[in-house]
Amino acid sequence: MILSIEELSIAGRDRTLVDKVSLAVREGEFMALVGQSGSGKSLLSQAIGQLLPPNLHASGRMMFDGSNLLDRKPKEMRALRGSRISYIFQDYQGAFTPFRSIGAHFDEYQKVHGEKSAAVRRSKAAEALESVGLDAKLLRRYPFQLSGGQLQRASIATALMLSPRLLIADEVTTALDSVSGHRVLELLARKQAETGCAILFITHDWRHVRRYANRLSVMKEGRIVESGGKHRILDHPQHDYTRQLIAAAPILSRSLNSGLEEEPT
Ligand SMILES: Nc1ncnc2c1ncn2[C@@H]1O[C@H](COP(=O)(O)OP(=O)(O)OP(=O)(O)O)[C@@H](O)[C@H]1O
Repeated sequence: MILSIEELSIAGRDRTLVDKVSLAVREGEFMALVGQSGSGKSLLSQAIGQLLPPNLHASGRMMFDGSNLLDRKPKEMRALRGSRISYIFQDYQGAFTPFRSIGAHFDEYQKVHGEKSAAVRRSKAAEALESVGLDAKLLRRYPFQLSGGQLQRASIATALMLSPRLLIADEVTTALDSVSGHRVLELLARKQAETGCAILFITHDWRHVRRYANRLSVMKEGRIVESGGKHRILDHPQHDYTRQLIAAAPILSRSLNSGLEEEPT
């Protein structure tokens, strides 16, 4: 188990937004978190890295590397984010400052995480970009000179640069067209196979769940209503809400939802 979330609650001043959620992410797996808009998926993922907005408070336990993430000091969390736990977001543009080159972003990221040699930083930046299928020449460009898909790839390259054990991907394909979105997911799956990092993948898209996830959890109104292996949940959902979500995903309604062939009887 790489991350074990136990009875995590997130509350504002007068409202509980995530209510005693338990969820485990296993070493090296592709774990999907699905649920309608507003169900608390993003808040849950932000809480893992202590990235919640200041008006919200998390309680419970999130065990990672042998200790509760909620007890870690801000300085420890800054060191942990990027090196052990990394994020990629839907808003990949927001991850880049407009008037700094892509190379400057890679350089700064490594400096913050303690790489002192400028030559090493340069060669690692080129390597990171090439590892996601982008030309190292793009390091000289500015964010607005890259396409959406290229920028998302660059943000993935940054997130994976220091070989984190857990990558949290929040709606990473939502802002991309379907071809670019598919490429980004293929890339994530390939990087996961190469590095063995676990992925917590937040999505609305059941096609991606069907294709890439090993296990999934379904969230509704701040609670997890169902968790389990992909085939079990897609083909035999236990909870009404899961059934409704699957039924609303038209692409899944042909044959078995998980894509498995029905056993002849
Ligand atoms: N800073 C905040 N203060 C108060 N309420 C908030 C805050 N941030 C989010 N919320 C509320 O918490 C609930 C869960 O939000 P969250 O962003 O986690 O949902 P989500 O499942 O990720 O939705 P989506 O799929 O649309 O991204 C929503 O009702 C949202 O309005």
